[in-house]
Amino acid sequence: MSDNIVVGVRVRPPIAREEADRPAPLHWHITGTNTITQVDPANNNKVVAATPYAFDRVFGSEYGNEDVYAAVAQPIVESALTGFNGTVFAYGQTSSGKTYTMMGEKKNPGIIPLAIQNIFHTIQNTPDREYLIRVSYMEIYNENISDLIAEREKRGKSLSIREDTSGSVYVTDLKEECVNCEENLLALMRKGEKNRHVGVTNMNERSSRSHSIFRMIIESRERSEEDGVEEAVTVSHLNLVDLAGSENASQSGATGDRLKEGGFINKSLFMLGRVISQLSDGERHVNYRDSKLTRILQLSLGGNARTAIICTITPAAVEQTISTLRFASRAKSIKNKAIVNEVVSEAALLKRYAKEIKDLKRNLEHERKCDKAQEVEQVREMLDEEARKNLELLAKVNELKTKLIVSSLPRGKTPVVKKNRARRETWAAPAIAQAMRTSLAPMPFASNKMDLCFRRPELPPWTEHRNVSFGSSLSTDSPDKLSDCSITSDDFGTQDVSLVLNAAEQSKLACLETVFESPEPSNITTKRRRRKVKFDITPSPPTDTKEAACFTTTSPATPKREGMFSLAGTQTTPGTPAHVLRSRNLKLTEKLMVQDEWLSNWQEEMRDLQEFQKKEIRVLEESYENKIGNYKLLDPDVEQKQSLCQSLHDAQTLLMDANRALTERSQSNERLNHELEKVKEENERRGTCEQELITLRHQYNEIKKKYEDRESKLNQLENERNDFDMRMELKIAKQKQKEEDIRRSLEDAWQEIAAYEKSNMDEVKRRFQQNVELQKQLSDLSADADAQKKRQVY
Ligand SMILES: Nc1ncnc2c1ncn2[C@@H]1O[C@H](COP(=O)(O)OP(=O)(O)OP(=O)(O)O)[C@@H](O)[C@H]1O
Repeated sequence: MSDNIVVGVRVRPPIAREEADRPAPLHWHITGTNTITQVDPANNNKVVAATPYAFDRVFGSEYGNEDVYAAVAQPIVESALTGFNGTVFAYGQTSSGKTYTMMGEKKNPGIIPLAIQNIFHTIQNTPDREYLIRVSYMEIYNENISDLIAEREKRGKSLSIREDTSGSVYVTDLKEECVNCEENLLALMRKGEKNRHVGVTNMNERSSRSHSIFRMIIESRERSEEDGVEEAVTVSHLNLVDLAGSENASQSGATGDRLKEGGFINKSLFMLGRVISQLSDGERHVNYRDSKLTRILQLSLGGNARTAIICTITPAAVEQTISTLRFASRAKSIKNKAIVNEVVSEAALLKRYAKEIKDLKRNLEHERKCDKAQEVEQVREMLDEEARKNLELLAKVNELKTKLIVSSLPRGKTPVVKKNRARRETWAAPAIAQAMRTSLAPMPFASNKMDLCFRRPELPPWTEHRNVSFGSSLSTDSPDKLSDCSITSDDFGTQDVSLVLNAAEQSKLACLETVFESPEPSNITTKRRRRKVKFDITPSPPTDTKEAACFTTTSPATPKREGMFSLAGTQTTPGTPAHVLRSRNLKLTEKLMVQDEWLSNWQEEMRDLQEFQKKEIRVLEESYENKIGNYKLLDPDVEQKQSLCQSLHDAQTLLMDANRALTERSQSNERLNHELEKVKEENERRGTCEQELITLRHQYNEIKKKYEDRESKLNQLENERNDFDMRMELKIAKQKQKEEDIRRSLEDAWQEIAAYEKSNMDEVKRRFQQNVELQKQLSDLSADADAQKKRQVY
């Protein structure tokens, strides 16, 4: 997302200088909170231009620094705390109030101290993050960058601008000091402010002669509870810039150094204006490199920063204010693309994923708890209950399946059955046939053979009627006996089915036994009882010959009569008539057939039962699916939740993978770190050597410089001496000339005197010398007399 540069215009009240003689005429009129119009004070404040200038905010003289800060700078300062680069700068003509706005006064702090306050207050109220704040303060004076908070000896040094591989511009050797409290930061600000170049001009008693950039570098990261876990670090630069004011030499009255400074100021502001125009016109090439100011502010203008410009104007000025407002209008259309500057380590990334997963879980939990939660919970409980029942049923069904298979195998597959079938023919020994005939005669199943067998139960639907009586139709005539043959679903469900079936068989056979043991008057029965008819009943028919032996009569003398069972003492005697034997045989064969039929019915019944159970399972599964469908209808978010669960699961898998990768990475990092350490040590050694070399070079250069200085001084002295010699020679020559001239004129004078006295010249010369000597003696005597007088006075 791109942000327009925020532009605010601040009109300061007229100051004493402007109102020295008379109230200053005011040429600007503010309408509303964001427009300003030029008016003509000489013409009853008539609006000069039809269209007013519109900005994000226009502050009249009644607004204080805090208002300007809150409306324009605060959002930028606060977003710097969240990782966005930010720049606030004050632009305007000299004496329009830029420094007043940025620095303020003791009782009315400006944007920089307010930002410092704001930053520490926010840090105080953000306990879950930790911050590191560094500060630098530089000025651009006459196109030279210097450090305002560096030590005294380094302060005058001109710093250069460099660009790193990512395209970020930085100033080399600029001191960045870490600060941990508001007071320290304010102290640094004051220190820098003191070192700024200021000067007196006609327009301002304390005119800033340089552009100053107060920069705070804010690093922050979430406070981690786990030791050693690195969080993502956000790094942002907050630039608070107080520009020097454009000035008109004729107005400022600048001369000498002030004039030179003014030239640099105007030139760099012109470059800034050009960059702003190029950016607002969307030009491809922007001349950032033409001045140090635009180069340093490159990111803040059309780059990765949130920027605000506060244009300060004086209500009394016209031309300069129009120029400022034009600059402001152009700046308003510039768009920046600010992004959070974050340095994310893999560990931090992982932690972030984990947090996202945690949030997802929490959301899911929250959704569960919201309005539909109760309904959903009910359905879920129903489903759980249903699922539990289904599981129970499935377990039972499986159990039954196994049992059924186990219990049906010997009957259907083992040769024993065949054996039995074979035996059936031998089973109806004449005695038993007789016994059966006589003992079974009064019983109903003697006339209705089917009653003896297990009929396929008329099973009611499984779920509706759980009680199943397999033997209910065994016989209506002997209810007490037959009731023993009944099995219920409880039996079915809780007991081993083979036992159930065996119980059924036992019951049936017990019926038979009862029948056989019926106290009906019968000789055979009596005989049979005497001979102790023995039913060897096993849970299932024997599968091997040994077991088959259990079915035999106790008499070892009848090995051929092995069969399903045989009756001791029912052997035919030689006296038994043949037709009786035949009839018994017939009856027993019939019985065997009935048994056989019963067995096959039972097997069929078991198969049906298995089929039925399968169907039942299908019905249950369908109903389970239907319920899930209903549940989905009740909770339309269920799919979303499922997909959330799925993505949660995926994310956890990803997390595990990433953890693995991280471990590998950290291992290789460790190795790399180790190597890096070595390289660092090597570098340090090299660095020390280089440092020594640099120091030596430095010393050499200094010595060389001194030597050169001295040499040049020597040259200079020599030159001077030559000059002096020449001058002396000239003077001596002149003196000689003078002396010659004097001697000649003296000679002339002596000649004239001799001619006048009509004597010779030697006489005149001698008298002249006598005079000179006498004058000398006279001055010596008067000096002695003065000295004597002085002594007498003391
Ligand atoms: N809003 C204001 N309210 C009251 N006085 C103000 C306001 N703005 C500026 N002044 C006064 O105007 C004078 C000039 O202000 P200041 O030095 O801040 O201007 P400047 O734009 O920084 O000038 P220069 O570019 O020359 O440094 C100062 O005396 C200051 O106190």
